[in-house]
Amino acid sequence: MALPGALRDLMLALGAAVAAVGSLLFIAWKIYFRGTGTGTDWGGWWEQELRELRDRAPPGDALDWRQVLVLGLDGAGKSSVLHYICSQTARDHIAPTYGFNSAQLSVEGLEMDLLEVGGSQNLRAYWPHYLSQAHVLVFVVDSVDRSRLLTARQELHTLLAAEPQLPLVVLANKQDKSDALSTAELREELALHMLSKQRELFLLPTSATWASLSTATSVLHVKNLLVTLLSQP
Ligand SMILES: Nc1nc2c(ncn2[C@@H]2O[C@H](COP(=O)(O)OP(=O)(O)OP(=O)(O)O)[C@@H](O)[C@H]2O)c(=O)[nH]1
Ligand SMILES: [Mg+2]
Repeated sequence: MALPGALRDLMLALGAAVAAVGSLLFIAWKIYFRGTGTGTDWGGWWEQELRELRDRAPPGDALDWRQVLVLGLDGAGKSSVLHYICSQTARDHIAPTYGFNSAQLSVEGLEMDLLEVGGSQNLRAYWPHYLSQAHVLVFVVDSVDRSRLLTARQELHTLLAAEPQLPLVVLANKQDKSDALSTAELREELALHMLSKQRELFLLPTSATWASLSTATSVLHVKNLLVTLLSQP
């Protein structure tokens, strides 16, 4: 039986009011819990997952398991590099990483866990937590982003100071862009000559795009380098 017009309007208005109050309560709840976080108390949902990931035991035979930590400022191309190393399928859009991004690779009996922690400023505070588990650090730099090279350099040197032995692979990414700095220029800008001669250091020009997969700057060279590096006894 159809409801009389006035009653139906009242029901609709009541439904809308309940939905609006629900939304407001949800927003208030989110703001409250965000407000209680100190930035290092692992309070958010992804922080909890990050902590579990950090504390996770190596899968299978720990001897063959290697972790590659992928860091760099937001927008440098970390997720893109990971995507093309692991999948080699065309991808139009890659969203910023609001937490972490993890991928597994199994090559020639070597189990590699590639872990990206997002590069936005609030996430950089978590970077150092992952250094001690890592077997190699891949630091991705946007070769076009001149205005933030100093920040990238400072972040990189802060990380390295904590881990003097950790092998380092710096990717001079976005080499497909016409105004990209060369690897020689980036070596200077990032003060890589200041690093200890004891550290294993590689600086590779890369383009993390579908079109570049078969070029000299393909990220597949990074994959080969990682396999070689991590296969060392
Ligand atoms: N032209 C070009 N664009 C790239 C390259 N690498 C990444 N991009 C683009 O740059 C943007 C940022 O790439 P992401 O891979 O999301 O960067 P990210 O370092 O993971 O950034 P966060 O997750 O925010 O820390 C995306 O639009 C990518 O498509 C590259 O080598 N060349
Ligand atoms: Mg990312």
